[in-house]
Amino acid sequence: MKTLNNLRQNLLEIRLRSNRDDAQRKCLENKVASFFEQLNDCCVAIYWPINSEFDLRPLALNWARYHPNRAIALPIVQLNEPLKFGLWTESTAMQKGPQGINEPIVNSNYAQPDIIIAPCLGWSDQNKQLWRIGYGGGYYDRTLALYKNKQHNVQSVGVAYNTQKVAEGDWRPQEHDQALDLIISA
Ligand SMILES: Nc1nc2c(c(=O)[nH]1)N(C=O)[C@@H](CNc1ccc(C(=O)N[C@@H](CCC(=O)O)C(=O)O)cc1)CN2
Ligand SMILES: Nc1ncnc2c1ncn2[C@@H]1O[C@H](COP(=O)(O)OP(=O)(O)OP(=O)(O)O)[C@@H](O)[C@H]1O
Repeated sequence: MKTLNNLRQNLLEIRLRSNRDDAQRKCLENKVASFFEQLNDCCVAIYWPINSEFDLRPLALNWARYHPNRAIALPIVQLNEPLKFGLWTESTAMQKGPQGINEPIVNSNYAQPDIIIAPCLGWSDQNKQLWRIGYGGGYYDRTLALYKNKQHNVQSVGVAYNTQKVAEGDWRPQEHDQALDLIISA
């Protein structure tokens, strides 16, 4: 088994290559577009892309446009805490969070998303469940665990390239890992 750090480094390079490939990116874009097309009015948390993560912003904005009951939220990071979320439109004032990622300035008016879409470094299909590998901060795991605890219903969705799929021999979910409901992949 590779060390988790090595695996993460490899996955970062793999994602970078896939996200630079117009054909692969277009394929994933079509999948994400279909996901948004079937989505009812709700609040969906996306992410502000970094490190060659697939950019959902144009598709999400397009989904929300002219629909007052559709809302987009972005994560707000407090170190080692579950994520909070803030509503986002193209005119929302932004600031950089602890990892330098843009987040909305919300003055504690947090949003509660119905759907959380998370970027994946890798993903795996094991024990009939879908698992996500992230940067190792545990932010999405903590967030999904908290929602489950409070019985806040949320649908968890990963976005990833097929190339980012990891075999059972290379990675196993740990106790704290939260399975995702869906992975949009291409
Ligand atoms: N776009 C995006 N937003 C997100 C996440 C994410 O994975 N992607 N998060 C998911 O949890 C949360 C932030 N957590 C993060 C944790 C670590 C690193 C990270 O890359 N850390 C490296 C520095 C990498 C670099 O700057 O190149 C490090 O600390 O060494 C980024 C985000 C919430 N927002
Ligand atoms: N529910 C939780 N409560 C407290 N700590 C947690 C919880 N879930 C995960 N963690 C912490 O987060 C650490 C990193 O988890 P993991 O490697 O699965 O992160 P990740 O899913 O890759 O990261 P991220 O979601 O930030 O991209 C774990 O070692 C654990 O200490």
